[in-house]
Amino acid sequence: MAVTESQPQPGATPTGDYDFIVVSNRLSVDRVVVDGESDWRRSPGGLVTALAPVMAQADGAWVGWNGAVDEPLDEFDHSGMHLVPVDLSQQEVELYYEGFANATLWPLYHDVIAPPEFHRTWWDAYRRVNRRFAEASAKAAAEGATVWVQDYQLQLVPAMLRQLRPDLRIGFFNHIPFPPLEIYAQLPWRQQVLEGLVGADLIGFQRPGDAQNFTRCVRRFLGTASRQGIFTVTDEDGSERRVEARSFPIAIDAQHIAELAADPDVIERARQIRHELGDPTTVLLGVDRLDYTKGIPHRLKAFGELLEDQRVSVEDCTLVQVASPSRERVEHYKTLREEVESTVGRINGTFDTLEKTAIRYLHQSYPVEEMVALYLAADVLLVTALRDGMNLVAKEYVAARTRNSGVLVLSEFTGAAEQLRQALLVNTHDIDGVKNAIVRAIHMEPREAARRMRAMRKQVLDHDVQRWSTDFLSALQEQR
Ligand SMILES: O=P(O)(O)OC[C@H]1O[C@H](O[C@H]2O[C@H](CO)[C@@H](O)[C@H](O)[C@H]2O)[C@H](O)[C@@H](O)[C@@H]1O
Ligand SMILES: O=c1ccn([C@@H]2O[C@H](COP(=O)(O)OP(=O)(O)O)[C@@H](O)[C@H]2O)c(=O)[nH]1
Repeated sequence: MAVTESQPQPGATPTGDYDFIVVSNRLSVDRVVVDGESDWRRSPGGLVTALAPVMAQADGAWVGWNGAVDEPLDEFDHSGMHLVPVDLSQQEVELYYEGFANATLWPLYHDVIAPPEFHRTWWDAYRRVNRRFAEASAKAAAEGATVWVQDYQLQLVPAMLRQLRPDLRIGFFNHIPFPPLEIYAQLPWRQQVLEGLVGADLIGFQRPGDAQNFTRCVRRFLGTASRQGIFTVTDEDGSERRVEARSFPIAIDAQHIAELAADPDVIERARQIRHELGDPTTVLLGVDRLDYTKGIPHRLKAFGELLEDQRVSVEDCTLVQVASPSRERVEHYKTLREEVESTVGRINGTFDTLEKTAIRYLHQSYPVEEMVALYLAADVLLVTALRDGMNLVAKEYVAARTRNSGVLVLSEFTGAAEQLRQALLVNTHDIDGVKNAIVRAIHMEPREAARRMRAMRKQVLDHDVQRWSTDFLSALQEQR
């Protein structure tokens, strides 16, 4: 299978020192400037949550963007991990990250909730930046190393890397959904992206349905037949290679979350949070990046209507909504923020009393200890995504509920819904259905809640993130 550009010759790249490499758009930490001083802050999102504990235990290197603009940095160690920064210019952040990754691929792969934009200049930047990641990985990898490429920002890296370093074993994991053929077909560069991906030996997805969508696209747009997710591709040198696509649902460091939930300081903080909220009978919680895929407006609409219908009241029920800042320069994210903030203002303006508030809205990012305190303080977690690769927040809530109390209301359109079957599953578009699920959650008998939570906790604790990475990497070793 041909890769579309002319490439450096194999063997021209010197080999590096690392036998295991993870490559992702972001490193575990972002470069930030606080009071004129440069510092590191944990990167946002579930990809880093999942990979940080894996990398902390692995003897390897993590190749990724350092979050800064036009600031080339040397390799360094942080929190027990060896980090290899890839530099991006201001223009590349705009064209590759905000543009092709987050205004073309992200909406296309999430059910076109927002219309994707197709611009050739964005695609050119995507190719250029993917090449830089491939070169940085090739440079860091020892002879015969395993390289695990992550997510939609880097779909061309597997084939580019294989061309530079045919000796490597290459895995790819897609953290977001892979769309149905009928939607994927819109992408003007649909063939090149698939050619990039099949450079990997093993391609992992969150759900079996994502792997099936991908396999169908490969069959249609690359003309490669497959059997049960396994297909044979022919590389540029004429040699044949076996490639497999299958699902490996991502997980969390469940033990760590459960340990934090048992920490007396965290328990005390949870008590304090409820107290600061006025000790309501019920605390509802939503935690999301401020992203249009997360269904925050639908959740607010359902809650606002419940207040209006007097099925809940501010006297005894508060919704805490953490909406952590995300991709703030991308147009759809700006519009979403305005919509969410005006809705919160309208609901609070209508229903608040001098003592009580309907919605406590927090446009902030919190450390994991505070997240776990929030999970402990919440009687009900609301996850109402319109489409979500996994949603680790749902799994974290379950892991934190060490006493088997609490109810999870979970959108059917998350990867997590395939594993957390005992949640109250909702179709986010069905506002009446969401309202009924919230009321049912508020009034659920403790015995029923405990039965459901126990089953979900078993799932989450039995399938932790170390198991996820071991499953993927063992399957990768078995390839060829
Ligand atoms: O890096 P950003 O642009 O700030 O975005 C943060 C991350 O968002 C996405 O997370 C996904 O991965 C999670 C873990 O597998 C999954 O639970 C969630 O459903 C996904 O949306 C994105 O895929 C990451 O690349 C970003 O780093
Ligand atoms: O203020 C916050 C908000 C979120 N998170 C973490 O961000 C991750 C979000 O992952 P998820 O898979 O739910 O969604 P994503 O943001 O990756 O789409 C979870 O580990 C959260 O605990 C956090 O640490 N602080």
